[in-house]
Parts: sequence; structure tokens; C-alpha cells
Amino acid sequence: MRILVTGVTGQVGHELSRYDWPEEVEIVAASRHDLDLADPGAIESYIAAGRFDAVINPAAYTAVDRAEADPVTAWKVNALAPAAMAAATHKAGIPLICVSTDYVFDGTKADAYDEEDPISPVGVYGASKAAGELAVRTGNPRHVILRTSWVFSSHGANFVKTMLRLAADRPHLRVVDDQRGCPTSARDIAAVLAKITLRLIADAQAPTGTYHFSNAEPTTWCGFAKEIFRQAESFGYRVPDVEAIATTEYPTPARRPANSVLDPTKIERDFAVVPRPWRKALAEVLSDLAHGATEEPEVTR
Ligand SMILES: NC(=O)C1=CN([C@@H]2O[C@H](COP(=O)(O)OP(=O)(O)OC[C@H]3O[C@@H](n4cnc5c(N)ncnc54)[C@H](OP(=O)(O)O)[C@@H]3O)[C@@H](O)[C@H]2O)C=CC1
Ligand SMILES: Cc1cn([C@H]2C[C@H](O)[C@@H](COP(=O)(O)OP(=O)(O)O[C@H]3O[C@@H](C)C(=O)[C@@H](O)[C@H]3O)O2)c(=O)[nH]c1=O
Ligand SMILES: [Mg+2]
Repeated sequence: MRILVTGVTGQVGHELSRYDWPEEVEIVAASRHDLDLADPGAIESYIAAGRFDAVINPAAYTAVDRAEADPVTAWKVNALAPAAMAAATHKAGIPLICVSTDYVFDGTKADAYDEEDPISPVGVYGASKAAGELAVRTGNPRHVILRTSWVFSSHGANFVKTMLRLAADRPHLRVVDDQRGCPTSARDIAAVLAKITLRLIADAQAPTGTYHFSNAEPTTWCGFAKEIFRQAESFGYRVPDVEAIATTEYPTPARRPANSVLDPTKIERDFAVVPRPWRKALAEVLSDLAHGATEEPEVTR
């Protein structure tokens, strides 16, 4: 059984390539070097030639602020590439599993977003991901779009590593306390993607569509930062004081939703996935970071 995984140098792709897959699974890990997603024309022939049983696409243009000044690249990678993947996987008769984001929502809802809530992105990144969702939905009926949020891991760029890096030479950090969401471990996302993919390969009647998955227990970026340092102290990291500020006090090129908590009820029901609290997953990531467990995975090429 051959499964194509994109974005293997990123957080989720890395965890997928080191996931404990069943013996019969061969992961074909495509990096930018193998398949440049800013060149959607190359995608169809790559998938047509690959004899894959499924495609998992965690690759994306994820630089939220940079996307505001580089919308064309963001739209190529986040919208046109998934459109090409949908066409190619549909033609090959195989499922496509894509990853999307809480940033497709505008954040004005008071409680958690479910899959039926209307999307209304407030920035280029969210808009390009929303377009990618639409392309996948219309291009291949055998798809799952897994929306997740606030991804962290020991590998790649994320808020946890940014906080630890900033704290190394600053005694005082200011972090927004009026954007709510759920931090989510890349490893937990990979496990969910693996479960969904194996089910879709095995069963033509398996559920398809859009699903929300994040780790449990909503917080704010400031709440996340404070917990990072509460836990990091025991690993010997320097602990700054963290000041709660408003979004207006931290201007960024891209707007972000004020609330992007995702309701996981549907994935719990259809795929028997039970999200664990992000604080538990954070402890594992901090331990990995402290013990230098970030070596590159062995992957099939
Ligand atoms: N990060 C987050 O907080 C969140 C992410 N998501 C979604 O989850 C998914 C996984 O995110 P995450 O693992 O954090 O992403 P990362 O930013 O860690 O990794 C992105 C991956 O995409 C690859 N990529 C980017 N541009 C291209 C290109 N032109 N051609 C080929 N590969 C390319 C990168 O390759 P290279 O290393 O060569 O640049 C990298 O492997 C994405 O779909 C993202 O939208 C959803 C919610 C939150
Ligand atoms: C570094 C820093 C950030 N912030 C704020 C800025 C922003 O509002 C918030 C988070 O900043 P970041 O730039 O790390 O996070 P951001 O890039 O917005 O993260 C997003 O990435 C994309 C890919 C997603 O899909 C989202 O789910 C989400 O994870 O924290 C502070 O208030 N103080 C700081 O010192
Ligand atoms: Mg960012």
C-alpha cells in the first residue's frame, strides 16, 4: 500500500513520516525538491505515475503575515495545488486527505465552530486555504478535509519554539490575550490523519467530508505562553514574565480571528477520535526539545 505524503519537512508532514504505520504501508515522502507545489502543473503527472493508494497533503504556505504581501504564492500552494491534487486523485480513483485551518473563520462566533458554520476568512492565508477546501470538495468526492489549529511540535516553526527562543534573551514578553483557540500537537494530528487515511483506503463507504480536530481545552495565545513557561521551567529554560495585552497592542500585517475554537463532535462520532488536552501534548514536546529528540526521520523516497 503506497501513500503519498507532502510537506514532510513541516510539522505535520514530519510526524506523518515518522508515524508507526502498519507493516504493509509504504510512505512516499515528497519534499519541495520532489514536487514543487507552486507549480501545480507538475502535480497531476506525479500522482498519475505514482500508483498511490491515497494522498495526504499537509504541505501549505503557512506564513500568515508574509502571505499578505505574497498572495500569489499562497494561492498557488494553498488553493491551486490542492485543486490539482483533487483532479489527479479523482482520476486515479483514490482518496485525498487535506489539512486546513481555523483561520477560515472570521472569529465573530461566541462559541466553538462546527463544520456547518459559514467560513469568512479575514486574511490572505485563510482565504487561500478556504479556496483550497472548495477545490478539494468539488474535485474529488472521496476526500477528507481536516481543519485544525495552533499547531506545535518539536520539529519546525511554531509558537512554542518562538516563545522559548524569545525568552532566551528577553525577561519580559507581551502576548495577546484576546484571541481564543486550541493549541494542537502535530503528532496528534498525524495519528488522526493516519487513522482516517487507512479507513478510507480500506472502505469505499467510509465517511468523507470536512472535520474539525484540535487538542482539548481552549485558551488564548497568552494562556498558551504562560503554560509553556510553567512547564519549561523544570527543563531548565529561562522563564520571562508574560504580560497579557490586547491585539490592538500587537500590530501584525495579517488580521487573525478573535475566536477560532473548533468543535470536534463530528470527528469523535465518525472516526472515534478523542482529543486529549494540549497541556499533555505540550509536556511531550518540551521533553523532546530538552532532550534534543529532533533528529530527521528515515523516509522512503
Ligand atoms: N502551523 C499551524 O499552526 C497550523 C497549520 N495548519 C495547516 O496544517 C497543515 C500543516 O501545517 P504545518 O505542518 O504546521 O506546516 P509547516 O509550515 O510546518 O510546513 C509546511 C510544509 O509545506 C511545504 N511547502 C510549502 N511550500 C511548498 C511548495 N511550494 N512546494 C512543496 N512544498 C511546500 C514546506 O516545505 P519547505 O520546508 O521546503 O518550505 C513544509 O514542508 C497545513 O495545511 C496548514 O495550513 C492548520 C492550522 C494551524
Ligand atoms: C511572537 C508573538 C506573537 N504574538 C501574537 C501574534 C498572533 O496574534 C499570535 C500568534 O502568533 P504566531 O505568528 O505565532 O501565530 P500564527 O502564525 O497566527 O499561527 C497560525 O498559523 C497558521 C498557519 C494557522 O493555521 C493558525 O491555526 C495559527 O496556528 O500571538 C504576541 O502577542 N506576542 C509575541 O511575542
Ligand atoms: Mg506564524
